[in-house]
Amino acid sequence: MKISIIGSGYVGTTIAACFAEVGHDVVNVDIDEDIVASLNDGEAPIHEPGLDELVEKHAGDRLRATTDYDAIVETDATFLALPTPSEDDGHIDLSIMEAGARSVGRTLADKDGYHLVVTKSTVVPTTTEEVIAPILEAESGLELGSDFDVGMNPEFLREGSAVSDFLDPDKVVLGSETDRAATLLRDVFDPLVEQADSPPVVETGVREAEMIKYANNAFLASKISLANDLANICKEYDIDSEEVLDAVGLDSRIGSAFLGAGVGWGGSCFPKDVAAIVAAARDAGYEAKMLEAAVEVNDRQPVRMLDILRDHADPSGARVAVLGLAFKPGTDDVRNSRAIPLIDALLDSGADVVGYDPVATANMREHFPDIDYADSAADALAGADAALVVTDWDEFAALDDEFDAMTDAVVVDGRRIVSRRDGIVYESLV
Ligand SMILES: NC(=O)c1ccc[n+]([C@@H]2O[C@H](COP(=O)([O-])OP(=O)(O)OC[C@H]3O[C@@H](n4cnc5c(N)ncnc54)[C@H](O)[C@@H]3O)[C@@H](O)[C@H]2O)c1
Ligand SMILES: O=c1ccn([C@@H]2O[C@H](COP(=O)(O)OP(=O)(O)O[C@H]3O[C@H](CO)[C@@H](O)[C@H](O)[C@H]3O)[C@@H](O)[C@H]2O)c(=O)[nH]1
Repeated sequence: MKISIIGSGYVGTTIAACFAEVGHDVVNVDIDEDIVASLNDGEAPIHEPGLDELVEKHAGDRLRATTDYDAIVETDATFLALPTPSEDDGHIDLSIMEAGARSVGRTLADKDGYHLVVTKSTVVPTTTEEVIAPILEAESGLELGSDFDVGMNPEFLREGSAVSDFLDPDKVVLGSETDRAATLLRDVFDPLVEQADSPPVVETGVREAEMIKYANNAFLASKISLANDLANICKEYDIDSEEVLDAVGLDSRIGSAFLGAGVGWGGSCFPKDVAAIVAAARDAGYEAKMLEAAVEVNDRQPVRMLDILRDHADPSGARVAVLGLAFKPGTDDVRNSRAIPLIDALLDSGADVVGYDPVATANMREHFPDIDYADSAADALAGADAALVVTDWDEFAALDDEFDAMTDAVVVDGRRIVSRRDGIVYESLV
């Protein structure tokens, strides 16, 4: 099949390369000329394990990129993989999706024959039918349900394992409102489902598909917050939270995934998506108390970490090493990293901050251009009065003699990853 994808970021590039891998002809449309050039040169514009190989293999053949929306006319279906950021009050900002839909609509005016437009981005329920579809109709002059249809196919891939998550998914969710759209969506995913050993395919309505994505992320984020709440209680009783949560996770009704207690969840998705569904629910007349509490617990974890630091050292004038700047290991992405509120608070307290991350330093430098950055954990620790461990990079588990070079070895561990205890003042957040 011929597929076009609007937006070539984390999601757009990954799904383009993977659709090409399962045999489709794919064209990526992006407004960023550098991204387009990179894809056409066979180079992935983002870092994801396995992505470079797929882009190199298919570029110039089943995968191409362009800034020209006209390319979608030749395709059977168009996936919108555009950003859906948060407004300041948490509401979803649909302006980029609306701009993309206007461009797609204007282009489809020139198409003879049926077309399917699929929302891949995470959007609050009713967006595809009540915002995207009317724009497409108005701009194209075509009629929804006869000339074209809309569909919704939420994406569950994680950064750092995007390719394997997409090619080997736990489930595929296909939202549509007409038989024709359902059939076309099925045709797009059939080759992938076949090679992935037939994961469950959920065929549902468009707004249900939109909601499944939020329910998924809200559930996972809340599961972590609940683990953090329980771990905080454990700490009050001097109980090992890891032992407790490991045991709890053995219950097959609960499961061990996403019970990792610590300084909380960040990234480009959980914070914005939980905020967006809470705001949308409130607009619809419902106060999502559990989700609000999940956010509150998450916001409190970095504050608790600094309280522990203050129990052992005065941050004012102290040199504090922040180990781990990425929002999770395996990525250079710092969006909503827990390191951000921690560094902000340290600077407010008058601390002299030195950050270290194996790959995310350049991105964090854009947020905090004026703090120091070290080239290694050892360099960050040398001469530091205290250290906060924020990201669970494996290399932090191997730190040992490096702590001896600290001026005062106070270590507050936000991810329970440091192994060394002797000769340092060590306290874990949970
Ligand atoms: N990043 C993830 O891990 C992930 C996983 C699942 C779902 N999602 C959702 O997928 C959507 C996309 O996220 P992302 O992380 O891929 O975004 P991104 O910021 O990485 O990429 C978006 C791309 O869209 C391009 N773009 C912007 N405006 C455009 C326009 N008018 N026309 C064409 N291209 C345009 C940008 O140049 C950029 O390359 C969001 O809704 C997000 O919530 C993301
Ligand atoms: O037990 C855990 C697991 C994760 N985290 C934190 O949770 C955040 C998110 O981690 P993860 O889910 O691995 O990363 P993302 O790439 O943000 O992926 C999430 O967000 C994507 C975008 O919506 C979804 O597609 C994925 O299914 C969903 O897992 C990170 O800060 C992690 O440190 C914990 O604190 N404890």
